[in-house]
Amino acid sequence: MAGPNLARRAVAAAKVIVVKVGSSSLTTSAGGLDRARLDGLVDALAARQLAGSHVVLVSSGAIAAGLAPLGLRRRPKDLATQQASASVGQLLLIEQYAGSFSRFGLTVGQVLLTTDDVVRRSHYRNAQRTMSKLLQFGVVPVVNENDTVATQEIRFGDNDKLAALVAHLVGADALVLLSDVDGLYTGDPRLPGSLKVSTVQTATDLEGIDIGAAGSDVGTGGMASKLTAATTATGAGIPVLLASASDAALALSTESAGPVVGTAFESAPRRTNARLFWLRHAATSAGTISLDAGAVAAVIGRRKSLLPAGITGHAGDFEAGDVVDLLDPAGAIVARGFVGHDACELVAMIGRTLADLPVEQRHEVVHADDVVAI
Ligand SMILES: Nc1ncnc2c1ncn2[C@@H]1O[C@H](COP(=O)(O)OP(=O)(O)O)[C@@H](O)[C@H]1O
Ligand SMILES: N[C@@H](CCC(=O)OP(=O)(O)O)C(=O)O
Repeated sequence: MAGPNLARRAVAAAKVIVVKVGSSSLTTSAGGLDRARLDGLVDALAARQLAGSHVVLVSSGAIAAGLAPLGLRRRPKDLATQQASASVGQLLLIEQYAGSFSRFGLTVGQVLLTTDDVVRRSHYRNAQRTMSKLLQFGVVPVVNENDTVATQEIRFGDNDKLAALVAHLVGADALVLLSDVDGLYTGDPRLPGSLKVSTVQTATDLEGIDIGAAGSDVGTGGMASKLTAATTATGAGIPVLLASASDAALALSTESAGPVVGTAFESAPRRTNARLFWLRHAATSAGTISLDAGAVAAVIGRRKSLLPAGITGHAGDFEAGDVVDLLDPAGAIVARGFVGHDACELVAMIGRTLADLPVEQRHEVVHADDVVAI
């Protein structure tokens, strides 16, 4: 078959497949968990798992599922109430998934992630190892953001982006985004003139598409976050299918010659280094370090480590191991990296050569392996 169907064939053939489902597809109009819809989704996920693929589920719905038990009528605006709701709702959600998958003899594992957990080198390896172990055991990981502890600054905020990053973390062959809409439309799907887009091959196919219409009351991201997630995943070599949760069985079918559903996004061939991928897309920085022109050329152009001699200043109260933005002489962000020194230590190091420094400080400010150009 020709080009446009490559992504759909990749989804059908994927050995490891990440599936994201949004809050709107799991809740009733009254706001509680919709057990029948959740069971319908699990039917499709379990069928795919039992057909020999490893399924990783990224499920939203914790905040929405906690609303009714807390007597809340609508999704709260403030973070603390959202977190309280997520604390109650995540338990109900995972309990429901565990029961539903057990109908097929399948076990689920709960994985709650924050950006920090996966961006720091040691934590990242740990998250990757845990996921791979769960897959080896034949467990279906059910992933969500760790809403109760994530602060406003470090929140992913929407699970579409989290799903794209998890797809990369587990080395997925495909990502399926399930929503309350059956694909990408040229404009607000509720308007009669909007047409469904079957395949997106390159970014130019997205030109002129209107994604301004608000999404559901219980979800957060809307179509903009789905497109960002799709572009992030495809840019890293992972094809994406955006489809309606009610079409989950067709979207997850291993039969590529079946009915065509959703919008397929073709992927680029490139796969980036996983940890640096997280660094670029998920990390929020704890501070900035300003570079002189020579250091910019060395770090960005020649992929060298950043040494104290090339630094002209810094801002923020960061510690060794934190993520910092690297600025060029004009103040523009040119790279992001893991810093090797605390901010208070850097003060006395600025502009000096390594040989001038006490022995314990004679190492890079940002190692070449720990930096990604923006
Ligand atoms: N061009 C578009 N094509 C499809 N849906 C769109 C578009 N623009 C806005 N939307 C809205 O985005 C919504 C999906 O986002 P959201 O409600 O956040 O879903 P979820 O809860 O599944 O994450 C759709 O219900 C639709 O109303
Ligand atoms: N972690 C939040 C996810 C919020 C979110 O991204 O919602 P959605 O736009 O429905 O995917 C929760 O479980 O409620």
